[in-house]
Amino acid sequence: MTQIHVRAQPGDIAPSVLLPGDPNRARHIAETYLDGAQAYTTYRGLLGYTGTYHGVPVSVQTTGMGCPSAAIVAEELARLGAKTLIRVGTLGGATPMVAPADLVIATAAVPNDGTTRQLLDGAPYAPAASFDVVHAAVMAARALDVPHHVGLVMTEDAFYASTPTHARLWASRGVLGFEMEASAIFLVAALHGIRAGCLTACSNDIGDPQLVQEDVLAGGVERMVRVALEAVVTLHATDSAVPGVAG
Ligand SMILES: O=P(O)(O)O[C@H]1O[C@H](CO)[C@@H](O)[C@H]1O
Ligand SMILES: O=c1cc[nH]c(=O)[nH]1
Repeated sequence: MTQIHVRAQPGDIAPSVLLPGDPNRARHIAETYLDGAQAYTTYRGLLGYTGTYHGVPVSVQTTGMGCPSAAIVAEELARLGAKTLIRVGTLGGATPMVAPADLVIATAAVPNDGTTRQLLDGAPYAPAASFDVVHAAVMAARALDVPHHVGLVMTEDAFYASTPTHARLWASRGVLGFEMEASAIFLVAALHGIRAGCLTACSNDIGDPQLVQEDVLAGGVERMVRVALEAVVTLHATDSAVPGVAG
């Protein structure tokens, strides 16, 4: 049965799905990296494609910006049979350690958003990436020689509320950068017993309206996408070796 927002049938979606916020990034990934990519939905601009990468079926599905939209998309992908959700996004650096276009592999997301609060009815919770996804991404980044940071991100709702002062405070608590979807994706995946991860490229410093130079950011996005796709290949190979585990 098709879903209300991700207008697709269960067989349209690959077990592994990359999740960019931006529909143009989804189209770019499908056209640049996937063989035989077919669009399965354009509804509401939430562009979704399925193809293969090195023979492994992969979908790429736009989430839109923010947890409300990302939670809808993650929920509907889980209902459509997705088993691994990997966000491929951008983030604002919270610390000078994270340089323009740097890759950040999230281990967990501080849930400073209203969507997870509602889903959890206010209960304390730690939305975390799946160990398998973090491990596969770190291994892929090392193999591709892509410099990377591994650690906490913060997921927020109000892009323009955050200031350099907030960034310094959260950096002192170990947060590498702020973004807007990871906590909801991690929680929805956990509620469905499926895997999730989040890779981001640094697009700016928190509270600084200056965007990283376009060609520099584009390079960071390409490196992030290649790492994510190689992680999918590794996870698929591992799953195929274990009877009864779908990848
Ligand atoms: O580049 P994407 O994946 O959209 O991610 C980041 O960019 C948007 C804000 O500019 C938010 O969606 C945030 O999470
Ligand atoms: O949420 C986000 C994403 C990118 N840059 C930011 O400053 N915040």
